[in-house]
Amino acid sequence: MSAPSVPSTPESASAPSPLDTERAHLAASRAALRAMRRDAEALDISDVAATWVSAEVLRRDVEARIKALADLAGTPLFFGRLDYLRALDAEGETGTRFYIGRRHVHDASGDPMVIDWRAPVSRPFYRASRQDPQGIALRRRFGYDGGELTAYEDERLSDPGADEGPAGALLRREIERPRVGPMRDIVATIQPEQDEIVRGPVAETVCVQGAPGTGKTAVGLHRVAFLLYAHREKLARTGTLVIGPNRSFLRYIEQVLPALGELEVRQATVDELVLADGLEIRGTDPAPTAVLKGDARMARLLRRAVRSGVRLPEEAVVVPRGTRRWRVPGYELAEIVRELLDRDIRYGAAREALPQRIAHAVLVQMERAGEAPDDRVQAAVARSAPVKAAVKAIWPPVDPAKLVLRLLSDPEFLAEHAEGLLTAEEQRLLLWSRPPRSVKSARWSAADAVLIDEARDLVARTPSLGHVVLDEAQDLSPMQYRAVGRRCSTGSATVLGDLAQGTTPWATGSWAEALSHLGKPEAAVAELTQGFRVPREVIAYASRLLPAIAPGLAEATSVRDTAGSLRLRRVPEPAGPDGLDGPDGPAGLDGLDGAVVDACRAALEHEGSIGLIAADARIPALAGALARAGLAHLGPGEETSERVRLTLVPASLAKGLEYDHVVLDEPAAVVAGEPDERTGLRRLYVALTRAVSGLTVVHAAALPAPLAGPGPEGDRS
Ligand SMILES: Nc1ncnc2c1ncn2[C@@H]1O[C@H](COP(=O)(O)OP(=O)(O)OP(=O)(O)O)[C@@H](O)[C@H]1O
Repeated sequence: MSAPSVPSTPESASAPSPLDTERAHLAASRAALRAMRRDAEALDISDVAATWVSAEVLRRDVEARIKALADLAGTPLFFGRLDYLRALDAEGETGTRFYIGRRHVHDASGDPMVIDWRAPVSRPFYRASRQDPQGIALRRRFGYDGGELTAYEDERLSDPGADEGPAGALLRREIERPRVGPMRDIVATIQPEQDEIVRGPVAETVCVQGAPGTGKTAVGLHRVAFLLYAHREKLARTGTLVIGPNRSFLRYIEQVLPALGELEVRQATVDELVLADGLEIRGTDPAPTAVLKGDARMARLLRRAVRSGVRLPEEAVVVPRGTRRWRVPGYELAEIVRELLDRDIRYGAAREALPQRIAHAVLVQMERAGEAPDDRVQAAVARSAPVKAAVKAIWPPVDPAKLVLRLLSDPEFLAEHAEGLLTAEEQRLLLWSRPPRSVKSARWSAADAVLIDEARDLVARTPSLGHVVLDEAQDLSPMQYRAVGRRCSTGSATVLGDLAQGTTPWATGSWAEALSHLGKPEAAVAELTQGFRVPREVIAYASRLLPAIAPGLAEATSVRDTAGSLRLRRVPEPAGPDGLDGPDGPAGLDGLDGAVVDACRAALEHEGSIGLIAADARIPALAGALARAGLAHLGPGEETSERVRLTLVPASLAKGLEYDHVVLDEPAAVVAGEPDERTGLRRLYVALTRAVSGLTVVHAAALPAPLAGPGPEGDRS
């Protein structure tokens, strides 16, 4: 860094200090933004649009623009400045000095005051370095207090004499700001390896493996925002989607894109994505059944079953027209059907093509007989009763949900199509013990909904979106990857995940496998290793679990080196047989629960959000303990505020979330809450890696073996 964070005051009133100059630019930019908004509000579109519909579209565009031009209080209009060595006259911009912000602002004559962070001119702000200055003389970062510009920090990238400092204080301060409320954008501090993913080509699918807190979610969200900027027209037409693991996670991230001016990105869980036709998920599968239903072999089973209704015709179709009758013999019909089966088009598309093909065969005969039929005749023949009846017999309609219902209820039907695919034991796993009467009354599970979605796609192609971001992707089954893959079959995807955080029984073992199920086997896998969330001590402690849960993965580094960020607190073990506190366990509020409440109280003395994470089974007891202690708390996904900063989080919902300070209740119970030890340890790894500033582990039972060794300072076990 070659300039102080807060520059000295000017020597004379006549020479404004650099800080004053920058403040003046901020004030002028604000005024320009207000003027842009006034112009948008004053737009009269009544004479411009030709029709009611185009007027409506225009009105919506203008409204969106007015909204996007709001000067968000507390969000700086620009956060950086680039001085190019030579004046640019390309990429739509001219000049040498550019202020980088969340949106484009121009003055009355159209000259830019602030450049959108996504514009090509802004790129060196994220990517230029002393080794590769990219034509930049000076990169300046601004510091704000509230809306007030209070500091700046310079890097003279092309000046060989300038000092090489460590990461700047402003950058560190921005990264380390305590967390309250939902996730926020990182436009001011995107790091070069992250930026490479954010600005990747729209046609390319990329998969990002990264340890907890390396910014995968942040990168995915900024990537959609970037793609919408760079390819707005195409993506506005085709649509974009962000997929997250559950609703509380989606609520946590939902404000990032609107803050970046992007209001049109749909956000959904995989379950929500595959539900259609009024179906609801009301059932659950035992793990082995769910694993099997998520297996890619189910796609082959469904394909066979969907096509199994097709019958090769034996009889001719006879179509009367006027005084004549035209006959398409059985063997000719069979040829048409075989050809349609071989063409491998969707079942429904083939069904629509079949009457046209039969009509065409009739037309050929008519022509041979000297008639000159036109398209209207072909259409009429295709719609005629004998052709319709033949199509119904040969290629019956398929209702996807009914088909899946039959597969899961009718052992013979299942056996017929599972031949060579599933063992007898596997078939037994799939069958309902008490088959439901109808699609409506069935207690469909999440895995069933995916099967129905696959069957639906076999009948009619699922429309593809332009870009899909898939977060926490390690938890998807092969069938779920297929469901996501068909929603970006002609578009691209950003796949984000961490193999060490896979906590479903079907969690993926390798990205290559996951990407092939997604239908994007050619996608590159990038790795993020720099951690922005978890303090060094804490990530080192959590990483002791890595050899047991994901042996190939490296431990993340951390930008936070706060000493004393990890505290272990052991309370005397209760006398219960499992060593754990029950709701009325012997330890009561004086034992484990009391120690947990104390740890929450201590955490609340600091700034920021507090997450109390515990095994799902412990939640009712802890909710009671907090209530008795008079500590108000929220559920995950509910927005923390200055008034209520404590959230009680079941371990099963902790994934993807973060809190300034985390109190982790009884690790052994978190592990015991899962069906097997590896999944339990992975769940624990997730819980251990949610903290931004500090983690307090409170336990009565012995810690799981990898964590039991000598701990950090503050360990009183
Ligand atoms: N370049 C950055 N500058 C500032 N903060 C960052 C940066 N990258 C990530 N962060 C912050 O680090 C935290 C973790 O990021 P994020 O949740 O995206 O990580 P993740 O890899 O998805 O984690 P997990 O695997 O736990 O879900 C967030 O608060 C995010 O805003």
